[in-house]
Amino acid sequence: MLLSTRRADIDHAIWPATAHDLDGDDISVGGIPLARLADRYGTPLHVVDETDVRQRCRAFKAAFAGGEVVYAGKAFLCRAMARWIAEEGLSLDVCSAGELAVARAAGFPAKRIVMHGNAKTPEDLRAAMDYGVGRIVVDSTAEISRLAALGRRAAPQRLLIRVIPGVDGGSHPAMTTGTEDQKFGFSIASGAAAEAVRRVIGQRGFEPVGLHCHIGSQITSIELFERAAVRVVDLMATIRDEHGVTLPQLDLGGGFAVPYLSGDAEISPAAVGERLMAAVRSACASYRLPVPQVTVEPGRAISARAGVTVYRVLGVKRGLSGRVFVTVDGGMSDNPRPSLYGANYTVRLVGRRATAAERATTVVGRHCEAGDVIARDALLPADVRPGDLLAVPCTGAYHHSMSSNYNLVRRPPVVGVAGGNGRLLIRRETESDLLRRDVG
Ligand SMILES: Cc1ncc(COP(=O)(O)O)c(C=O)c1O
Ligand SMILES: N[C@@H](CCCC[NH3+])C(=O)O
Repeated sequence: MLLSTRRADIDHAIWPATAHDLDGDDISVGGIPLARLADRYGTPLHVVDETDVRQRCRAFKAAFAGGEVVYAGKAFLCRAMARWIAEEGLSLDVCSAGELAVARAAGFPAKRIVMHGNAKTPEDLRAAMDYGVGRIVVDSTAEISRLAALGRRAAPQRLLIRVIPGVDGGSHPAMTTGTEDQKFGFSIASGAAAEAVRRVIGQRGFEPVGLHCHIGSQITSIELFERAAVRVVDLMATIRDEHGVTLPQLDLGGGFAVPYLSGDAEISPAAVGERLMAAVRSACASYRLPVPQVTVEPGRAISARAGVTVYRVLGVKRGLSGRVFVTVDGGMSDNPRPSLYGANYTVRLVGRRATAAERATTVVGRHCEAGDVIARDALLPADVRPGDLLAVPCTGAYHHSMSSNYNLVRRPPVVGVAGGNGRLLIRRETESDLLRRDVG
């Protein structure tokens, strides 16, 4: 079914802050037309709008003025991103020795690094303690033993203890991490969290400085974060009463939703900052606790909308039912989210003016999987043809960081744009990169 020939305006809820419609012929980001970036760097191509990243960092800093904002590097991390985050005054969450190595290579201040992970290896922990990261978030009793086995450093290692508040983030089951019977953290309800605190408080060489919880990802309800905060403050009061220790930090994790399609729900930094701080202040008052330093850990909310992926159309086919498939030169190797979570995306023809009316189109990848879908029912001009360029916004989080070499397809480059300049941040993988590890 053909729809209107008029294309929707750029929705800056899902496109980067500097995205600009060039009279229907193209879209520029960071002052550079996407078609020009595709010509220069090839496709598939990840574009990252530096201005968008910095603006979102500042929005979270302003929303949590008295607290701390930690960028969750698992969303997207490279040296340039680490530098931008450091320059904007945020802290950084890493969850592996590899992510820590990137932070270290970028000169990220060790004391503003938090190491996460439900199963940190001895290598992860050793790297964290050797670099002197500010805090390690303890996620299991085995980890307490592994930390102790690494021996003490000159100064006690500051720890946060990850606890389960028993709050369901309400998004995809694969992203739900605040409920009982999942792999992360110590259960408050079972008493495991209180026992973990007892073990850590008595352990020489460590300094417990606070509690942490993270209830999930792509969460649209602030009320769920408020509920988790109250439950963790309740445990802080119990710890004070049992040990005479008032922990100075409360880390409420990340998970703030962003829109992928126009009209999708999102959480604004200002709203979440205001309501979370009010919930913490109120809970602390009821327990006669001093208000701790509050930390949040946005990942997606900082990087997602800065990213646009550009693909080249390889083919168009119509199924017997009339369903139209447009195949592009990327897919689940650069964007696994539709396959993993049923995610859907906005898609836009760029690089030429559309003349035909729009129609619902399924944009699919090049991989040998029927589930290799990038977008379902995307409105695209009926004359989309091989050689055209398609742009997919909101691909700055959990795309490059979750990319793979499936079918031994080489991972795309990442190009940072700002002020009319494009800069290669991560080069395209080469076949020698692929063969280098194949030592058989
Ligand atoms: C501990 C922790 N903090 C923060 C985040 C960031 O979550 P999001 O990217 O949804 O903000 C994650 C990932 O979900 C996480 O595991
Ligand atoms: N990987 C998920 C986000 C969950 C992150 C878990 N720490 C996504 O792509 O949306």
